[in-house]
Amino acid sequence: MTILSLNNVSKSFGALKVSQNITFDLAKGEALGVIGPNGAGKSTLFNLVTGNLSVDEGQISFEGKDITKIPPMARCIGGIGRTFQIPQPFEQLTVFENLIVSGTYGNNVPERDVSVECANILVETGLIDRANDVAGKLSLLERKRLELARALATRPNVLLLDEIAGGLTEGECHALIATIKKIHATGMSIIWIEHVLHALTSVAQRLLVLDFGKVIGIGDPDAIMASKDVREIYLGLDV
Ligand SMILES: Nc1ncnc2c1ncn2[C@@H]1O[C@H](COP(=O)(O)OP(=O)(O)OP(=O)(O)O)[C@@H](O)[C@H]1O
Repeated sequence: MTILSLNNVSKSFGALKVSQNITFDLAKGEALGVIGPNGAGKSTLFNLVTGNLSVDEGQISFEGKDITKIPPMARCIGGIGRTFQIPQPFEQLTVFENLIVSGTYGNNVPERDVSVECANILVETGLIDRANDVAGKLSLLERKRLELARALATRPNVLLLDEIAGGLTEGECHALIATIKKIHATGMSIIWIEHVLHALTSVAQRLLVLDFGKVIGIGDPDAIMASKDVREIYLGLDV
């Protein structure tokens, strides 16, 4: 069953075509990895799905409904959760307070109804020991975990992860992968943009490759990584 569907989605900034006729389906419970060179349009793709950018042409459907014209807040409340490439917590609030904000505004429910769930998410994401520390004091790994926790607190049905493993040490990366695997195992549908390929391929069931705003490949990760186009364009290898 399809949870998210993009049909010929295009976006330009002036003369720059950042998304060109992007078409793909995400199955419910699937983990789809997105790769491509810097500037290929990966984060733009997320911004189009979340509504932070409007599409020029094409349609986006979520859980069978056309959401192309729906504003970002409604998409978030409706079940599209995301993390940002550069974590954007409320630095002066505690970790727990950050989650309460996401849980309350991301679901449009009162604070009293989200606190237990937020505490559970802090356990799930390995942050419960930091619950009462201000976000501004967190390490990079903890900031990434908080970014993930904040997205989960909005009760997503599809989770968009934007380079969540970027900048982490090898050990930190493995710890984060374990958390993401657990979240995926609950049945969560995931699209994950990542340059750290071993992290991505340890979770993703399919890979989508973007280059100059176009989908140049989608499918089995091993087949995608072995393909001539990907080796030439993404990895820069002479094949
Ligand atoms: N709001 C904007 N206005 C104008 N150009 C933009 C805007 N947002 C992105 N771009 C341009 O669109 C192109 C795609 O950007 P995008 O951030 O989607 O790439 P990306 O694949 O996520 O790159 P990276 O891997 O470096 O994060 C880039 O050339 C970028 O400079």
